[in-house]
Amino acid sequence: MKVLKDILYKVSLTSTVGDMDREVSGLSFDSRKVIPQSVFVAVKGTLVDGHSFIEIAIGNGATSIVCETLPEKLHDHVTYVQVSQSNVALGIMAANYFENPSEKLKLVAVTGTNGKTSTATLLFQLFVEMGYQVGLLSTVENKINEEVIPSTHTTPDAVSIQSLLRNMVDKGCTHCFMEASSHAIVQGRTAGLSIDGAIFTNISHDHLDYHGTFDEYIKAKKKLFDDLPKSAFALVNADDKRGMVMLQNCKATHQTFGLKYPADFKGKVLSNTIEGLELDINNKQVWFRMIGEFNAYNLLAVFGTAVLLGEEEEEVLMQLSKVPGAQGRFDKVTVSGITAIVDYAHTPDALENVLKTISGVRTGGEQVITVVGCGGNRDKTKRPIMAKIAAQFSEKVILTSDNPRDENPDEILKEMEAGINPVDFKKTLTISDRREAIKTAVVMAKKGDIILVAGKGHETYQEIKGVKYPFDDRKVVNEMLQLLNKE
Ligand SMILES: CC(=O)N[C@H]1[C@@H](OP(=O)(O)OP(=O)(O)OC[C@H]2O[C@@H](n3ccc(=O)[nH]c3=O)[C@H](O)[C@@H]2O)O[C@H](CO)[C@@H](O)[C@@H]1O[C@H](C)C(=O)N[C@@H](C)C(=O)N[C@H](CCC(=O)O)C(=O)O
Ligand SMILES: Nc1ncnc2c1ncn2[C@@H]1O[C@H](COP(=O)(O)OP(=O)(O)OP(=O)(O)O)[C@@H](O)[C@H]1O
Ligand SMILES: N[C@H](CCC[C@H](N)C(=O)O)C(=O)O
Ligand SMILES: [Mg+2]
Repeated sequence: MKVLKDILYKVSLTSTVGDMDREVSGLSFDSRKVIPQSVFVAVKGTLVDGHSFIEIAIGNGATSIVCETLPEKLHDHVTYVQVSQSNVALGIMAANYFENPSEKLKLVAVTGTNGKTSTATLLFQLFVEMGYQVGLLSTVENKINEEVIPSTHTTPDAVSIQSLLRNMVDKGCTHCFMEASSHAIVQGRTAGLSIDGAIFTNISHDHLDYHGTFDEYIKAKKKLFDDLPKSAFALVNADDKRGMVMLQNCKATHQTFGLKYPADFKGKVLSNTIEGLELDINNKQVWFRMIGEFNAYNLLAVFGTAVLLGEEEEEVLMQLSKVPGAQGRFDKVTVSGITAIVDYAHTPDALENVLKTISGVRTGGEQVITVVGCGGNRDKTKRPIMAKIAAQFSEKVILTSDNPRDENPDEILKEMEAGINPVDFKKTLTISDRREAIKTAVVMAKKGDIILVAGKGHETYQEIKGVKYPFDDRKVVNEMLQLLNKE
């Protein structure tokens, strides 16, 4: 059992009522998961206010309540702790509860609109290759060495992060690489972490539904850097104009990577083909299995991070050239001369990068057929832009459903269609059923053509009105290529 006042260490308290030496059996921010004698932290959410569940939490056995506003009715057997920001308090309390595991390993957090999973996964694979025991917190999966713990978010909630880190430390991990989403930073999921290094990949259009404006979105990312200690490093993309913004007022050691402007870790693309990338890094020519200039950025960020963590440059490059990268990112299969690429591009910038990469590796004559949709309950303003980009860089486009979630897929598709330039109408089809859309792309494809299925990458489901139905772009596209006798 832990003692309440110990898990409140470093939390700034506004007021307290009741016994602070109370023993606590658990920590929860969800009244439905409260266990007897535990602490319930009331967090103001986007849908509801956790303060309205305090009585239910007490009914379920909570004996300590952490909140921003004290309830009118106080129970004698309960301790109340008032704080100014309960989500930040939750992060710090979760760290204390699990005995600050992040202090016991090297923790690197990756933020940015695109490239977080790619970069964090490459770091994980590199450090495993170099013989370390390593942890990973990512959109695709959480890992403790070989063990896979399914992931529900890009960045888990604060209690899950700390519990996973504790597990990593107990299993001997010396390093952990994690994604820090802008939602997580704003919601305090990353509060309480002792971070040794943070990486900024890039920032472009996404999540304006949540952050409201692009400036607020930038601020969310910047907070990760503002909160870094002096002992950490901050490694930012020198070619992204917001890279330097991240470093303003950042106490950590400033470091940069890039391909264009002067940078501490500078690279040059020597060749970029459908098989991989050849880069010049510090006068060493190295071949990598990743495809596209955007991956050159990810590889440079990984190289820089490894060096900043004290690894030897040559060894890093040698091992990095072997690693496969994240699942569902430019996953390629060629059957009977037709190449199908499944990629997680779900933002305008990512889609443009992937399509430009495909254009760059074309040998002439082939058509590019793009199948793409946009998720429901997410930023609506990216929908017409993504459709426009798909049409601009493809010979044929099939607009389809992604994860409609609670929205009507046909409405999402109308919003996408609105972005299509009239001259591109004749090359555009709308087929709401994703399986049918992929099938149609395969039927249309001829030998030499390239099919891009974008937006869902590694996802193995399609989320419709709260239900996750099995759906895997990689399996469907393969199945269609076989079924339609294209093998
Ligand atoms: C919009 C958003 O980020 N929502 C996240 C947020 O939930 P919320 O603020 O909506 O919570 P809420 O439902 O309003 O509830 C408020 C509080 O009341 C509590 N509650 C609620 C009901 C009840 O009966 N009892 C109770 O105690 C809740 O536990 C919560 O503490 O906090 C929850 C706990 O951490 C998250 O699970 C939830 O993620 C939702 C499911 C989600 O879809 N999030 C996405 C947008 C997200 O976080 N994405 C980023 C990646 C984005 C990217 O970079 O591409 C991620 O890190 O995954
Ligand atoms: N450095 C990069 N710059 C721009 N685009 C990239 C970069 N790296 C990857 N991409 C593109 O973005 C897509 C998503 O990449 P990745 O999954 O690494 O991003 P993420 O930041 O983790 O996304 P999420 O916010 O969903 O967690 C890839 O499938 C690819 O199309
Ligand atoms: N992390 C991103 C994933 C988007 C993936 C796309 N397939 C969608 O469902 O919109 C988000 O939560 O916005
Ligand atoms: Mg990710």
